[in-house]
Amino acid sequence: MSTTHKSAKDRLIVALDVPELARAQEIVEKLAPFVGMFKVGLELYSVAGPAALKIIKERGGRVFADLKFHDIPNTVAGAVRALVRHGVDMLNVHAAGGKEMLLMAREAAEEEAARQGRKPPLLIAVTVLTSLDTASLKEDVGIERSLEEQVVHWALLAQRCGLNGVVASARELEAIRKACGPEFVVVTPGIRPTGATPDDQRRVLTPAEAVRRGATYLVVGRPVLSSPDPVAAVTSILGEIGSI
Ligand SMILES: O=c1ccn([C@@H]2O[C@H](COP(=O)(O)O)[C@@H](O)[C@H]2O)c(=O)[nH]1
Repeated sequence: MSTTHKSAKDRLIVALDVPELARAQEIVEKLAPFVGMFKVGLELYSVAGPAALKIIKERGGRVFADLKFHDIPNTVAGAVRALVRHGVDMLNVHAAGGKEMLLMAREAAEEEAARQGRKPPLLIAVTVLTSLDTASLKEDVGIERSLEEQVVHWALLAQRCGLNGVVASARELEAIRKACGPEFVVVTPGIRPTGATPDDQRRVLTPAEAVRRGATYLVVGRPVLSSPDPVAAVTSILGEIGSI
């Protein structure tokens, strides 16, 4: 279990997976009092670019730029520097990019933050996407290790390269905590309240179980965004997390 004490609100990240900036802005307005961070992913960033980060910052919110960089080290370093200039609080790269890429990403984040006179954002490595299961990791991606071993392998690589944590499913929390310790940040998507549809997620867990197993942050998208009452959906999740 992580020793980092956070309120239920601080742990909750809502994914702004919507196709229009105006819709994102509506959600931010409604949910800002209840949510620790908003996540801007590939869809919204491709639609609106840095304006998507700005609407969150202007509302006093914290921003997770979930752009999952995976390219040669120099290209990733340049993209990381640009996100740091936009003042994001968390950003991520794929662990599969390898050691040199992770090291250059970290250096870029630290140097650019120092240049801006602010503390570096949390730099997180994506391990095995939560939409994959044991069979697809082996047959489609071609990785022979077990899914949990692969997640731990990438978590240790990220830690050795000085990153703050990883994105993984809450199902791997025990193994990650054992390998990387209680302070390592673990961001867990694939969160589904009891009875919710898993959609395209393959490794899911409830909010309460994720926190019980030591998640630092929980990422929730569709269970909130497709609810007729997103505020009620969020407060119900907060109630579940808060009761742990
Ligand atoms: O392994 C990963 C990495 C990132 N994500 C992102 O989290 C959200 C989850 O959304 P839901 O609607 O709650 O499924 C989404 O933005 C993904 O891009 C992930 O799911 N798994």
